[in-house]
Amino acid sequence: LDNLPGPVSASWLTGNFQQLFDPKAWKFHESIAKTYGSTVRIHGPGLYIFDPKAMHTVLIKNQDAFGKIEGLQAMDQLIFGNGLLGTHGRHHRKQRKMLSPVFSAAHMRDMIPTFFEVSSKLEKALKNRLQSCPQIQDIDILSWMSRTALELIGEAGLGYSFDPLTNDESAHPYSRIMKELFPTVLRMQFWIMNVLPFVSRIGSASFRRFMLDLLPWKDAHHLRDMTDYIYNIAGEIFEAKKLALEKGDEVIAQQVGRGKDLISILMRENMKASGEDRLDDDEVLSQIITSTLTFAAMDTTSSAMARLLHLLSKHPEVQEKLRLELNEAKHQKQGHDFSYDELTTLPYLDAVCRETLRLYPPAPIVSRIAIQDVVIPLSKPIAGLDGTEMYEIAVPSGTLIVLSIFNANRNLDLWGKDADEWKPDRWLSPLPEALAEARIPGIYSHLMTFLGGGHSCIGFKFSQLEMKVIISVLVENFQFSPSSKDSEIIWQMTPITAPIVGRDNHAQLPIGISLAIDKGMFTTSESYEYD
Ligand code: HEM
Repeated sequence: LDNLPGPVSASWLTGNFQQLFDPKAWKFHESIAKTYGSTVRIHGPGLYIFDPKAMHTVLIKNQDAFGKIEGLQAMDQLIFGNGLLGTHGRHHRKQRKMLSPVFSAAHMRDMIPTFFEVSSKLEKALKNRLQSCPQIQDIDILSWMSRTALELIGEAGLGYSFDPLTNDESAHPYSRIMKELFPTVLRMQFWIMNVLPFVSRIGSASFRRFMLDLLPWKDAHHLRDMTDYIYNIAGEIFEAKKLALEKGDEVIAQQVGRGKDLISILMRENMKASGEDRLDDDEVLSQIITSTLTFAAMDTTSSAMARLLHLLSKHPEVQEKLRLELNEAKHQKQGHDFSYDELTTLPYLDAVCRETLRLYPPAPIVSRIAIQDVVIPLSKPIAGLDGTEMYEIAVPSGTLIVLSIFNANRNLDLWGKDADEWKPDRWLSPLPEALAEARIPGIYSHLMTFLGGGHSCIGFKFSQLEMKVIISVLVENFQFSPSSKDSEIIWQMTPITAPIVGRDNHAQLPIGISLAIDKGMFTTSESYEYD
């Protein structure tokens, strides 16, 4: 590890960590990739990789030798109730085994009416908003995407409605909590990473809670109150579902999601499962509802959808081409909603989504920690600091491995010279051969966006369907243009990328929006009936 090239240490205490995890760290990440290649030593001690072979070893081949950072695991326990995101080994495999079939394409098909119902609420709310002032208005599209993503995972995932998506800006308290949770966690990051793993082992949970109540720490109390609220809602959803399941299919069918939501499917399957495979109530309640179905699902997809709309606002030619594809397909459908197969096979919509998820992955980096000594092989040898050629790296237990999703997806050697450019059309022609040969260990489209291996994103089909439904409805009905504040928008490199405007730290994305110009039969601004 010591013989590997990398940037000089920026601080004797924190090494390169602050440069790596800074919200404005894009340039630093780009520069270490361009200067040192796909495997870089970072001071801390740590290893920064986007070499496909090395990534494969960490995520798939040798994954038992790698865990997530202890502090993050402790945070998962605290916030997510030790959800799927935080579990490992047998416990994790058991949950994954039960949950994976729930995300099958067959179940996604059943969900499409719910997806269109939610997007139609969004469409109405935006049209009502434009009614008072039909010319281009600046709208915080991130806030609308977050509300929509929450409502979608609520209705389709939990069979529960969080937000009626009316024009009323005062979102459901849950949406507000989701907005505040991560900034609060970020403010407490140092303590969560370094102190929480030890504190979480002291005494009983009620003792720790008692101590926390006594502590004069505003952020910690805020976090406590937010997690309490989330648990209460999760409990409410769980009890209502359990009761309905006991009463039978007719009662379930009358609920939000009509019993086709993920949690109803999971609970039904769980009732049938044999003893050792069965999840207990606590696992379904805290792990699935809180972590799997809201935290992992909401900010990731809303960030991706907001990014896509931002890009469309700045690339009118792409926006127009996409609208044309959608209008023509809709014309053939006589204005009816697309089916799952129709929507997923629209080539340009697919290209636009893929290209956005390639160049701007919502989670730009993820981390793992070596829990035993391991040897990581490299795709091609690197010249060590002492001049020797290195084909593999011996990594001691305790080393932090930063997996750069962001750099893997824009690797010039694999994607070609224009890898740094947003070009949806690249997906309409055969992809570079080097890419197929590289055997990227990601689960999606030669990309690392949804990761690979045992902890890869379980919701990746759900999120793509969600993106395609929402984007298709929005682009058909509205036109997007850069806001007057566009030059001040900064996408931050936070764990899930989020935009801010200038020095205002509050996540937001102003975009100009107006009704789509009526070019086809079914994008009818005049005939639309406002509420
Ligand atoms: C564009 C949207 C999304 C992106 C980019 C994304 C990305 C990721 C990534 C990178 C991971 C791995 C994290 C790690 O291990 O460090 C992950 C895990 C996960 N994602 Fe997603 N995700 C998205 C949407 C969703 C949705 C919609 C759901 C649920 C409906 C979901 C559920 C999960 C779960 C449960 C895990 C943990 C899996 C495990 O540890 O076994 N994600 N996601």
